[in-house]
Amino acid sequence: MKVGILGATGYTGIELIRILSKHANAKITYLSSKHFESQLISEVYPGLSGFCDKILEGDDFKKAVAICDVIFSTLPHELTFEVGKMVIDAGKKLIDLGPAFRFDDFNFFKKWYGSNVEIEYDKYHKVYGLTELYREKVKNSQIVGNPGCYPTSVILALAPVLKNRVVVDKNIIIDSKSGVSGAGHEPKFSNLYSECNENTKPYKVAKHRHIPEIEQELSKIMEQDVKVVFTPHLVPMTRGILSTIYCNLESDITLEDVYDLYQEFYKNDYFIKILKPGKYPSTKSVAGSNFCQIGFEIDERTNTLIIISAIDNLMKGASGQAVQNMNLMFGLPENKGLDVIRIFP
Ligand SMILES: NC(=O)C1=CN([C@@H]2O[C@H](COP(=O)(O)OP(=O)(O)OC[C@H]3O[C@@H](n4cnc5c(N)ncnc54)[C@H](OP(=O)(O)O)[C@@H]3O)[C@@H](O)[C@H]2O)C=CC1
Ligand SMILES: CC(=O)N[C@@H](CCC(=O)OP(=O)(O)O)C(=O)O
Repeated sequence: MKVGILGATGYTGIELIRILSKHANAKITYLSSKHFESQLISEVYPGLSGFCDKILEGDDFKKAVAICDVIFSTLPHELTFEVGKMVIDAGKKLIDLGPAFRFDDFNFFKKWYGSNVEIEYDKYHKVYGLTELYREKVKNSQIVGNPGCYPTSVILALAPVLKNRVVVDKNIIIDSKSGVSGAGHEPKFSNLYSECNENTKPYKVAKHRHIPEIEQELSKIMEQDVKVVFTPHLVPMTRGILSTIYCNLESDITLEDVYDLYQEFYKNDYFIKILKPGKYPSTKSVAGSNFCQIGFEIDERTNTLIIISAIDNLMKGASGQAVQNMNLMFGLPENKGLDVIRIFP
């Protein structure tokens, strides 16, 4: 496949290049950047030298769509909508790493992302790209709205218990922690070393724009309205998301039952690793890989099920999952180019 990456120099763009430059079926054909136009990507990121030495072109998105089979967009949503239209007209494929195509209801998107864009949203035949839940739809889709990083960690962790209705309440408490690369490469005061190092800080408490995405998908899984209380935290690490989720459990369910239920739910999913009772995930245990680890515990005094999931935000939380989706869209094995072990230590 000829691949174009629009917004190639950001954190998710460079991660796409890292994966795709070693992918046997992909040929990186167009890379865009606003700030680094006309430079070699391997001059901007010397670590790519010998692997990807392409020139960064500007924002000739029409050309990108014309010469590529599949486009990955990491651009702001206004631009991605324009690219979406070009992709549809040209009969090509688009995988968007941003939020533009994740929502069923466009008004929800506009409200939470503060957007005034007016488009015919229903004309974009898109699928929510959480691969394990939408695999068959992804295979036949033209546009994939790749999920947000926090939603990936949360929805994968909750899907088995909501689908099987073993939790009794519909208000679920989620505490997530993210590494700083989750915020992208644009310099911001709050992401300076001296603000993040040796510091852990909550942000956008109960207001984060991933709340509607999480609720949309959990409500579909449970077939009723699910609400979440979501608190994200920035922690002093580069990559990784750890989500700890609390929900009330039906009585009489043991930890072994929960383990069996998760094993069964994800029995055909290469990238989901269910940990045996007593073992818990950590961000390092998935760093640099496309795996999601899920573990759990039951607090018997309160009958609370505590689910813990870990992903690498740039891999399963973004570019890894995007390539997983690309593989499916082109009839390739899902783990092609992604079958790597975490980095140690
Ligand atoms: N970081 C993460 O862990 C995750 C990110 N996402 C989402 O993916 C998307 C990309 O994230 P990330 O890679 O971290 O972001 P970055 O800020 O690191 O990169 C953004 C990229 O978009 C390009 N860009 C930005 N504005 C414009 C513009 N007006 N015209 C042309 N190009 C532009 C930049 O180009 P240049 O600077 O070269 O001009 C850069 O290559 C976002 O929507 C983000 O929310 C989703 C999941 C996880
Ligand atoms: C650590 C950090 O700042 N993370 C980002 C992740 C959001 C993101 O990726 O959001 P969209 O894909 O929906 O744009 C944040 O909380 O805004």
